[in-house]
Formats: sequence, structure tokens, C-alpha cells
Amino acid sequence: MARGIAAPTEHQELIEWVGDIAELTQPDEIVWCDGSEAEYHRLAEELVAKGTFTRLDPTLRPNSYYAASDPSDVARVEDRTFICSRREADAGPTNRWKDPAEMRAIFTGDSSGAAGTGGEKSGPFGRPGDGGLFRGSMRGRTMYVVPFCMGPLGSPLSAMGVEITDSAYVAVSMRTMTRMGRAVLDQLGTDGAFVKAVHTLGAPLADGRADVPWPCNTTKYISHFPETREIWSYGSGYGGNALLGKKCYALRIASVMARDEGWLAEHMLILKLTPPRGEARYVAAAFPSACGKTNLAMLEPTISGWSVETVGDDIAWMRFGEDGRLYAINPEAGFFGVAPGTGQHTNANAMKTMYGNSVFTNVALTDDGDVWWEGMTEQPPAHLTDWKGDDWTPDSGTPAAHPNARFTVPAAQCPIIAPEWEDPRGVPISAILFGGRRASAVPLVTESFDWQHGVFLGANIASEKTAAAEGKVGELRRDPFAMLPFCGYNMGDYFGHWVALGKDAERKGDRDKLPKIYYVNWFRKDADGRFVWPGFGENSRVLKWIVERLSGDAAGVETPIGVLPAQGALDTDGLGLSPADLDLLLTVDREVWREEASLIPAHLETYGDHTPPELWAEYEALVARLG
Ligand SMILES: Nc1nc2c(ncn2[C@@H]2O[C@H](COP(=O)(O)OP(=O)(O)OP(=O)(O)O)[C@@H](O)[C@H]2O)c(=O)[nH]1
Ligand SMILES: O=C([O-])CC(=O)C(=O)O
Ligand SMILES: [Mn+2]
Repeated sequence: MARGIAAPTEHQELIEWVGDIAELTQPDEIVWCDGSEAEYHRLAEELVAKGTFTRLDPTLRPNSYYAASDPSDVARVEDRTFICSRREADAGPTNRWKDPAEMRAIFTGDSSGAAGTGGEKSGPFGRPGDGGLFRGSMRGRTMYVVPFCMGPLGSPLSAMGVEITDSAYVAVSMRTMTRMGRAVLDQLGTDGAFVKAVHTLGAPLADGRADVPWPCNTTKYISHFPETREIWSYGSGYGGNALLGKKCYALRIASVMARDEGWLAEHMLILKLTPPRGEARYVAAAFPSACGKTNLAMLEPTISGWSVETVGDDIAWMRFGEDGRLYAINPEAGFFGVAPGTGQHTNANAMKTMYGNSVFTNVALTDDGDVWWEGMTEQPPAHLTDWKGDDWTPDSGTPAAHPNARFTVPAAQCPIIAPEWEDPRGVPISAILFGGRRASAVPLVTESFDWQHGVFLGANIASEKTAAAEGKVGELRRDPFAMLPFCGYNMGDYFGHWVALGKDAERKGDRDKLPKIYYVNWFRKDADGRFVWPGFGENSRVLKWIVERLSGDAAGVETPIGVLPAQGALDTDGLGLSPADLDLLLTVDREVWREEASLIPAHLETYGDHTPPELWAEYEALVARLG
């Protein structure tokens, strides 16, 4: 049996589960993480000693580390991500499904299907020797027990979890990304509910075998059991595959909790926008991975008198309050942001956020012990060590940082973090934005006619693929609500959940309190393949139009696809956009849109009779408007 300090909790279910997982995975040692700074430093030191972390020059970037992953373990693995609901129909056509008993058998070797049945078993996961990927998977390693809270501690909108992991990189990252440690155990008490999340690198150390800086396994499983609220992750140490509070819990498992309990768990940033006069507004926005959430959340407005503050950059949990308004919290405590493209001119606030206390994964190392990536500065340094550990010069012809290289930083370090970002009540949302990368067809901004039409816009998001997931970059795919890789149940039922929440609000007479829904596209290209819209800080101009629409102060024109800014209503002063550019950004080409609309039925049919009839009605109405 593994050595370790006694469990610092009297939560019997938690103690037993940790014991069961230890018996299954057979670590050398068990460490219950307390979340203290001392613990963080100790684990970071251990990672330095192992070669996983390289300490950056503390005079340049205090208390910060560089990590290079195995070149095969650089992004989420969507084709190895499974939703193991009892019924296949509950996973839906866009998730990979596996029967929960079958998946458990793969993991534990116990093929009986039910836990704790056979009398001669040594534990709930069958006998040693039964096989199973997790059996003995932590041999030679330390097992960390990481209690974490998604959302401010004590908020009625928050929820807890415990991640068991054999990766110290994961344990330190969880301290940055979540509220982690002793305070969470206190909150859990003796019988608090928590999501069980088990993570192993799948790289046990046999007697005397040397470790490597980034252990992982070529076999990978990122598995979710929505009914029992469990996550089992095997074989990867990277981001969304391994930091299980993030996409696995806060989106895939939480979306199921939200369906069951009448709220929303969404892939959305949350920002606070304050006009020169008038009240501050909170805006949530869903864009697919690597399509601009972190950048919009930290935007520096280019229009005078307007300010933006950050509440969250990736995930929003939202619930209707007693007053009928939709309240959002950011369940995370840190940012796990895309490094390439982040620089002084695009996202100065992100650059300031990562002044120290940061972990950088798969970026390049400078000769003076700092980090660099494409887009950080205009001129690359003359010499670097690239993310693969090779010498790099500007002539190398390969990127110095992996395109999905990431920074991990505490949200509290963001210079424009909103003072209310940890308000346990959440913030009231006035507008929801949907968007994606579309080189053609989709205007800069479109206002939906109403909630249901907005749901239709969200359901139809299509975006060009990015490096955030394994696969071909640039290919156009449907990514409804930017949730395609993150919805823990049937996406058709998810559309129905959104429709139903709108109808509930209407029944209660709260129609006018529903957030207004918009569709934005910063990525329109001209014939030369150049982005027409300058983007980044200039996106504040679009936010301005949206907020002025909310207060009835900006003009719009009705088009077949929604309401667009009327001529002159969008502030484009000083941008130097030609009439042709403006035309491309702010008009609807009926011919092109008839073509767009013709692609919708196949998309809605994907979900069969799970697609709510209201979306078909929206489709019919769109076709009728297009004539
Ligand atoms: N052209 C253009 N590029 C942008 C804009 N906003 C962001 N980007 C680029 O898009 C890439 C991803 O931006 P992020 O803000 O990190 O995207 P994200 O949605 O937070 O990504 P995830 O963290 O993977 O969910 C970066 O390379 C940015 O430079 C914009 O307004 N215009
Ligand atoms: O989950 C990850 O690995 C990174 C991320 O935020 C995304 O892909 O959306
Ligand atoms: Mn991001």
C-alpha cells in the first residue's frame, strides 16, 4: 500500500474513493494537496529537478517556468474523447460514445459492469491481475489528491471536484486554474458533493526505470461518465486533456448538470463594458477554441471613454436569478491562454498578466532565460531554443513555439480584472455574442431578432479549425455554440435546453430581461486573403454598437439574417476602411446566403428528432426572408 499522510478530511466517501483509486493504480506515495504557496514551490522544485520545468530568469519573470511537452502531446484529442452515458442517444451523434461498463472494463479490468459485487474481490475495481489500463498505472509515482472548487468558494453558483493525478505539472497547474486545496476540503465537510476526476499519465515506472521530462502514453482516453459525474483521463499530460476542472468538468460534466438543474455551462468569456456615460454592462461571448475569447475578454478599447474589464476568458456558468436576469460566474481562477499571437499590440493586458507566477508550455526559450513566441514581438530574437529543444534562428523556417503553446497564469494578476470577478452572486448578462472564424459570407456583427432566433444563430456557428485540437487547421466545420467538442450530452437536446430557457422566461413575463444575442465575425478576408477588419482593440467599436442597441441609441437595419448596423451607426472613424471594405463587412449578399442557408438542413438533420422544431421553424423563416 502506498505511503502517505493521513487524509486531512473526514469525508468518508472521499477517503474511500481515494483508497480505491490508490489500490487500483498503485502509486508509491499519496499526497493530499493543501493549495499553499509552500506546496506550489516544493512541487515546482521537484519538476525542475526532473527536467519538466526550466526556471526562467527570476529578474525577467519571477517565479515562472517553461515546460516542453512530448511532441505528441500538444493539444486536446477529440477523437479520443468519450461520453459514456448509459444510452448512446444521450451522447448524441457528435460525441464519441462508449458503454460505461465497457469503458470501465478497459480502465479497471473489471468486466462485471457493477462496482463492488464479486465477494472475493479485493476492491470495487476487481482483482489485481484482471488487467485494465489504470491498474498499476501510477507505479513508481506520487499520487496527488487535488480538491478544487469551480467558482468562488461558497458561491451558490459554484461546484466542487477532486482530481487524483500522478502528474505534479497538473497539480501545480490546478492551483493556478482553480481554487484548490484545504479550503475546498473544509467546504466539502463530511458529505459535500464532488465530481470524481481521475487522471494518470499512463507511464508507470518499473523498478529502476528512469523517468522522462514529459511522461505520457500513445494510448489516450479522455472519458466522461455524465450520470455518475465522473471523469477518467488516461495517457496525456496536456491542458484540456489533463487539467480536468476545465473542459472536462466545467463544460462536459457541468453541461449535463446544467441540463438537469435548469442552468447553462458555456464556452464563454465574460467581460464588463463601461461606456463614457451610463451603466456598465456585462457581455458573454462564445467563440470556438483559438478564435479570440481571451483577446476579447482583455480588450483595450481604441475608442475614447470606453473601458473593458475582465471577468472570465473561457467558461461561464449562468443561472437565472430571482429577478429574472441571467447571472454568470467564471468558474476558473486562472487563464490557460494561447501564446502565439499574444503581444503588446494585440493583448497588452495578457502580457502584463504573465509578468510572473506563470507556466509557459511549448513556447520557445530565449538565451537569457525568458520565453518567446510568434507575435510576442515584431522582431524575433536572433537565437532561440524552440519548443522541441532545438536551436532556432529566424531562418529556421519552422515556428519557434508550437501554434497551441499556452501560458498558465492567475486571473487575479490581470491588470483589468473586474473587482466583482469573484462576486458569489455572479454578474448580470445583458448580451451574448456568438462567433467563429469565417473568411467569407458572415458580416462583422448581426443582431438576432429575439432569443429563439439567437439560439438558431448559435446552433449554426461554423468556424475554420485551429491548432487547439489535433486535426487539419483551416477546414470549415460546424461548431454549435462553440460547444461541439465540449457538450456532455446530445447536442440536439442542448439546443432544446436553450430554447426551453427562453420559453420559461417568457412564461414568467421576463422576456425583456433575457440577454440580447449577437453574431460577430472578426475574420472576414478580402480577395487577397487579408483580414478586412483590424480586430483586437478595434473590436470595442462593435461592442459599442451592441451596448448602444441595448439602450436604444444605435440604428440598425433589418436584413434577412438579422439586424446589421445602419449606415454610419458603427463607429469606424479613423480606421481607414474603404467603402468596399465596409461593404464586405456590413452587407448581406442574398445569393451567398441562399447558399449558406442550403447547408443548414443537413446540419439540423444530424440530430434527428432531437433537433427542436423551433430551429426548423427558424430555418423556414430564414428561407422565406431570403426569398
Ligand atoms: N485577426 C484577428 N485575430 C484575432 C482576434 N482576436 C484574437 N485573434 C487571434 O486568434 C488567436 C486565438 O485567440 P485567443 O483569444 O487566444 O482565442 P481563445 O478563443 O481564447 O482560444 P482558447 O483559449 O483555445 O479557447 C490568437 O492568435 C489571436 O491573435 C481578432 O480580433 N482579429
Ligand atoms: O482545453 C485546452 O487544452 C485549451 C483550451 O482552452 C481549448 O482548447 O479550448
Ligand atoms: Mn483562451
